[in-house]
Amino acid sequence: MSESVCRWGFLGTAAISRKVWKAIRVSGNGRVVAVASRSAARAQEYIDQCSAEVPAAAAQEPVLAIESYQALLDRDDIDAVYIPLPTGLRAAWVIAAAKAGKHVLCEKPAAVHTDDLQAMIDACTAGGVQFMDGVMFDHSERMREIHRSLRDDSPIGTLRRINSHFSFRGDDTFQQSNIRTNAQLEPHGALGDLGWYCIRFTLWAANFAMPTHVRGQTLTALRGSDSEAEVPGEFTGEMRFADGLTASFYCSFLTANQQTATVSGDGGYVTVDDFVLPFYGAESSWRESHNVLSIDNCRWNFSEHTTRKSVVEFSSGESNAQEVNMVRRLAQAALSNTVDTFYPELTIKTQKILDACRRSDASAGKWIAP
Ligand SMILES: NC(=O)C1=CN([C@@H]2O[C@H](COP(=O)(O)OP(=O)(O)OC[C@H]3O[C@@H](n4cnc5c(N)ncnc54)[C@H](OP(=O)(O)O)[C@@H]3O)[C@@H](O)[C@H]2O)C=CC1
Ligand SMILES: O=C1CO[C@H](CO)[C@@H](O)[C@@H]1O
Repeated sequence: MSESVCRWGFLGTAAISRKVWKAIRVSGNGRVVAVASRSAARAQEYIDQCSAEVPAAAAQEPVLAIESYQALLDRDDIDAVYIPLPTGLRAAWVIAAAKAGKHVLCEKPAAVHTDDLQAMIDACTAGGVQFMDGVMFDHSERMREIHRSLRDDSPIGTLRRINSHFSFRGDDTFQQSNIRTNAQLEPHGALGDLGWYCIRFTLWAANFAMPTHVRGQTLTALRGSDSEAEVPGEFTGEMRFADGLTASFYCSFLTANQQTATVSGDGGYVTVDDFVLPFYGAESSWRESHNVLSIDNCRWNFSEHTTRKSVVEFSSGESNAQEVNMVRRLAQAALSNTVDTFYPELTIKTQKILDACRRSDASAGKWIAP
């Protein structure tokens, strides 16, 4: 690599990529070099908007607008690509990126099927490039500290139950025209968009153990006006683990904003009120009353016999850091040309559980081995 910063290219002009652009800007080890769109004018408009949000970057170096995803991949001045294209298009473009030798940050849900995802990851392995999905909470310092606490000398004892809920209420325009209700583009609907996080949280809390059995059910199906089939608009799932641990989750495009997750043990529980998208301006100092410790939107509840000695007092003010950490990690892999298999393996586990949820849903809620 010729530079000490990772040179990023973006495929598409997705709404989410504006956040990722900003994260790259402050990451310290990357810069956006080019944006490809199906329309050159749209790419330029997008670049102008993002540049206006970070004027210093615009003054430093111009970003190229390219009217073809493949033309961006063919460039040799790009090290890593961000792929937030709709899920139905990802397999083809991740494989093309890997063949072009680009490291890949791929949005979630990663793929339509595990088979597609395996082909995507195999292509990345063959190309010697990193594959990472776009789940940001994996990179949050706050969540990493909670994870360490749960693993080492857990203050809530032996884990018994994991519950997670991620929902927002989409209006009529959302339901009719957003990619999330289009079966060709986002076939998993709310399960892919929101349930992916619940599945990932469950894996994360279970210290990345796979459940032995999974079942799922679409509670409400939706169909976008430009789609030929329905997608899950509201979905619920359950998981069983070998050691008696169980989990449930709920995700929905019909229920008001909520992103709450709770891990319960035989000695207490911890609840995170904002496990996916940390609230901005969140409470940053911890409060203690009786046996409850509240810190950075997490509440730890202890029974009498536990102490809070192993709850790490993580620092405040990091609610915006998860996306920065994510792009910084991918850039580190690109800059050092090393591949961390942890991330693709975690994505495969998440996808296998999602696939099992869909299979269970299609067979009247039967328990399925993922
Ligand atoms: N990790 C996270 O925190 C987040 C992840 N996401 C994920 O990112 C993905 C994108 O979401 P979002 O930003 O809302 O999506 P958008 O609808 O804003 O963007 C999708 C982009 O894909 C490109 N595209 C290519 N082909 C098509 C097509 N046939 N129809 C529509 N778009 C197409 C378009 O770029 P162009 O026309 O310029 O080529 C478009 O801008 C989703 O899968 C979502 O789950 C979303 C938000 C947050
Ligand atoms: O990944 C995402 C983050 O959360 C949003 C909901 O608030 C999702 O719609 C989006 O796709």
